[in-house]
Amino acid sequence: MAKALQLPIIDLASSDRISTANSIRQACMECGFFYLINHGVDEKLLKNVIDESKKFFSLPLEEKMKLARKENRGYSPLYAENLNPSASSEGDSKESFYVGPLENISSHSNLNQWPSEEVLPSWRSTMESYYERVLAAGKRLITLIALALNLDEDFFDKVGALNPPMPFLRLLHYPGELGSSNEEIYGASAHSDYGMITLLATDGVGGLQVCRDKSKQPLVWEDVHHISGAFVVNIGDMTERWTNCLFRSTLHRVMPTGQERYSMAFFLDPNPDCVVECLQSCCSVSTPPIFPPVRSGDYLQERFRLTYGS
Ligand SMILES: O=C(O)CCC(=O)C(=O)O
Ligand SMILES: [Fe+2]
Repeated sequence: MAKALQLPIIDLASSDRISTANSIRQACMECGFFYLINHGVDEKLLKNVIDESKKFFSLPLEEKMKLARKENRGYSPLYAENLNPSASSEGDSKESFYVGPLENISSHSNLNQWPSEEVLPSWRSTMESYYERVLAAGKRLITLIALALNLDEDFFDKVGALNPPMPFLRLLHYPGELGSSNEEIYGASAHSDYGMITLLATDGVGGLQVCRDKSKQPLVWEDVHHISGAFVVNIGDMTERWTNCLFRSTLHRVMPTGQERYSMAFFLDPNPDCVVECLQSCCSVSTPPIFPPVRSGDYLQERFRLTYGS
């Protein structure tokens, strides 16, 4: 069994914003992962989302395939996704369902797909209210991340990242069976997240692991334990690019444990037209920008293409 990681706990409701921002800075520099508590999404809603998610994934495959993923919205079956194509030719042992922005963004019309109300009557309203609540928490957290970088708290608004943002909610189901093939099958193979920040909730079943130093061989993986009601937040690659690797987008994966598992990952990503470029405060003559500026929409599209092979 891997060693358990002690992640810092950030209180989103704390009135001492400067001290909270300092704790976030330290957490993002050291590990890129932390727990978030008092985030305003109540446990009853979290439980409802897990229950509704279970109902969807329990439907017959042909029912789920009616909502097959298009434009990154809808259902993606077992083994359809490979987060680490260089390590394994098999896909990951998980099925997922994506919900994109609830409102139209620029030229994108609303492309979300929903199960029929006859089959799952309260499904859409539960997912929509969860989406709105996590988005509100995420936006509050982003103001603290700006403070943590010694920026104005509305910095990410001003650079166009949040007006409006491009968040995706992904419901995940790991069936939990341990594969019999020789090749190692992961729930989710090793990856970093692509966007700005991710807010993750789970049903409490373990399996999530973090590798704090991807340059050290062999890689050391540590378990992330569940704290009831808390989100696990991690920094994504775009924040790593903004901060010139000061804030770390850390490798993580989900190991099969033999137990079925449900989780919900909320990827709070910038508006597709936002240009992500190294912050002035994170570079100097001796530490020039590592990455060139990139339009968020182009970057995400390329990452999705590599993951799904489409
Ligand atoms: O299910 C989990 O615990 C993590 C999922 C994840 O890392 C992802 O979807 O990017
Ligand atoms: Fe992830």
